[in-house]
Amino acid sequence: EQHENPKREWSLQDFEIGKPLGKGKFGRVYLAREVKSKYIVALKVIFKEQMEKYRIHHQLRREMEIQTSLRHPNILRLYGWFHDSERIFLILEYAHGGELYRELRKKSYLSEKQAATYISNLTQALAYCHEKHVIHRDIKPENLLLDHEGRLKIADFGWSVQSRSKRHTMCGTLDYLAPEMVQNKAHDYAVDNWTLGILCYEFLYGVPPFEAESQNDTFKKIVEVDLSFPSTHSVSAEAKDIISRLLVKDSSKRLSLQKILEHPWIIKNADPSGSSNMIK
Ligand SMILES: Cc1nn(C)cc1-c1nc2c(-c3cnn(Cc4ccccc4)c3)c(Cl)cnc2[nH]1
Repeated sequence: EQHENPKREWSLQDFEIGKPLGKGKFGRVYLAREVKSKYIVALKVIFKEQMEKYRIHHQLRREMEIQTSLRHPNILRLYGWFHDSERIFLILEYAHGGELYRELRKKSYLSEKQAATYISNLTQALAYCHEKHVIHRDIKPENLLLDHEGRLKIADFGWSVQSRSKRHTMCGTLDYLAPEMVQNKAHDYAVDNWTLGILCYEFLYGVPPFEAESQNDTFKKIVEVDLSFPSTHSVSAEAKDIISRLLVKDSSKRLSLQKILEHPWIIKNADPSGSSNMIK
């Protein structure tokens, strides 16, 4: 279809704009429909003066080039982009299921099957990124969307400058950062393995493991890896085992992406089709 042809020059006239879907620091995302093919997309609008102000245009260009080259069922597609005098428009895959986080909040916590399916999806997407030498995909819950089959989609564009600045300025969201990140040490892609541990815990308990009243307390709990499993509801020993093997201070000792996919908890609970259609 049209949207598969990346060479095509797009313009705003090619789209009918629908309701706003969400907003970030540099712009908003709208539901949109390509006029000729009636194909539904998400159109992300970034204001150039915002981009200049935060000096991110070369970073944005590089991230967009990377994102266009990524093809994976658990990574949201970037079909193309165009710009006018004051805005840049990204033509993105539309995830019909919306934010994974909304579902987590609605259910307070997920079943082990659902959590394991999402962790397996994320791990496969990260393994794909790492083998293409694309690291630090910045997997944070607000970047996780669901398609119409309940399949997880990483929706970030490595907006590392946005998320990094967001991370430093976002109130209270140290929760997903590895010790080496919060201590501003050199970090590599093993930070993503740590984040998978945080997300796994949060999917199963509804809250991140090091959540605390103040950022300072969270900081201390992260660097001390002060991990405990509440007995509010029963969680399997295998689930606790995989979390304990990911939330390890020494980044070289964290379970590798390959080992995650071979872990008994994943083998036993993850839905091989990748979509986690739970019985409604
Ligand atoms: C919300 C929502 N509810 N339902 C039913 C579907 C969606 C949906 N949202 C998206 C979205 C979407 C929206 N907002 N955001 C967050 C954002 C926005 C601007 C800058 C940075 C980050 C992503 C996308 Cl990209 C792609 N597909 C999406 N689908």
